[in-house]
Amino acid sequence: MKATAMQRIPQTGYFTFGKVELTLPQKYFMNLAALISGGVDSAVAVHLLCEQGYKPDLFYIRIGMDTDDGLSCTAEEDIELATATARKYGLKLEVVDLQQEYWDRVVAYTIDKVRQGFTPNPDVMCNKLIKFGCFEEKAGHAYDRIATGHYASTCEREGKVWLATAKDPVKDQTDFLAQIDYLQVSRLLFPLGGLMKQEVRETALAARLPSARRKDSQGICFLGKINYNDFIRRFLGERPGAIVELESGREIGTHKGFWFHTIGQRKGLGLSGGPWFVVDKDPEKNLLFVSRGYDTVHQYGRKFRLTDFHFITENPWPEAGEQEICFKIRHTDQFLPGVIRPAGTGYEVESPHLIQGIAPGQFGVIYDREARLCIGSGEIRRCPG
Ligand SMILES: Nc1ncnc2c1ncn2[C@@H]1O[C@H](COP(=O)(O)OP(=O)(O)OP(=O)(O)O)[C@@H](O)[C@H]1O
Repeated sequence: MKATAMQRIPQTGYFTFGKVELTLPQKYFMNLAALISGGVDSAVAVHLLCEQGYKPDLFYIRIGMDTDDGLSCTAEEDIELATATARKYGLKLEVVDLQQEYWDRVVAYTIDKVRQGFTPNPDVMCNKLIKFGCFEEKAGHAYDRIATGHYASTCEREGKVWLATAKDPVKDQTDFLAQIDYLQVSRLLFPLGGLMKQEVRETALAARLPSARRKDSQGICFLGKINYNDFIRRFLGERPGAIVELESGREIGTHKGFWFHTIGQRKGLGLSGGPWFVVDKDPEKNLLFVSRGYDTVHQYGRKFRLTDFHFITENPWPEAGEQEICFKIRHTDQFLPGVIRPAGTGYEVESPHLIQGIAPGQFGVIYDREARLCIGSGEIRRCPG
């Protein structure tokens, strides 16, 4: 295996909506829906579609729970901005209520993973189950294509559609989309795939979009306005346990529940003489293992397993054996090089680089060697031994 430098997305060859030449009948009879959030990205996606002569129907999905305990996302401002965008372009806007579905599926998944000691990724599951799952059943099925403001693209290889990375490596969101299936990817349009974020902002300002000056949202929708620990506490309560130094086995403090802590976490441990990093957990014994030092070796690994691996389009590796790939283990702009090989009932990924903070439960997202195609993803597990 070659130890190449960290790779970024190559800057050519994007197959994005704006560059696809559709023939006139296709263009004018294509029945489009666009998912609009009230943020700047989806508004620019809608603007670009309208500039090209489309008249998409807009959908806002209500996700946060209407509770009186502060655990809800206030959607009213989003809906106001989405309505203003719809009005500007003379488009229909419908609000689709998927709150119950979100809580039954995505929140339930999140709590279940946290309880088991894993680090969940609700955004990945929201895309798979809600934005492209329940929405499809409720409204999306009536449309030829669904457009979103995700930074991603699609490309066609040998007659099949593949999820592909965006031009802007910092904004690329293919890792959040890595659990969608073939039907979903083949029906999606990503008008922003060939644009840098700066260009999107400039387009929004030039077009005087109502959301042009709005700040970017920060992932996990239902947690947007609430504190993560409060959310976890509500479902799992507190369960005090020991914080143990990994190297010495010495008890050096207490925590209020292992579920409040994530592998790789440095802040919020309440320990003196640090820096201390969370490097492991034992959910059964309710122990949190930490290691000291900015560069503690226990923060790093070179290998991990992937379980329940999901191929978006198809398995591109007809022969069993090792494949050169790029991968991500969290939302970052860096695509690490490595190899993937079958192991047990899943796969094992190995990198020539030291990988920081490998957190079981997160999705390991696999790309081709050029970090162009997003092949699929699986849940990270530690290698045995
Ligand atoms: N509540 C929602 N209703 C409908 N579509 C949504 C909603 N939230 C997100 N989306 C769609 O998913 C895309 C990605 O959303 P995400 O929140 O990850 O990114 P974002 O960069 O903050 O997007 P935006 O600037 O459009 O809010 C949005 O551009 C939009 O198309």
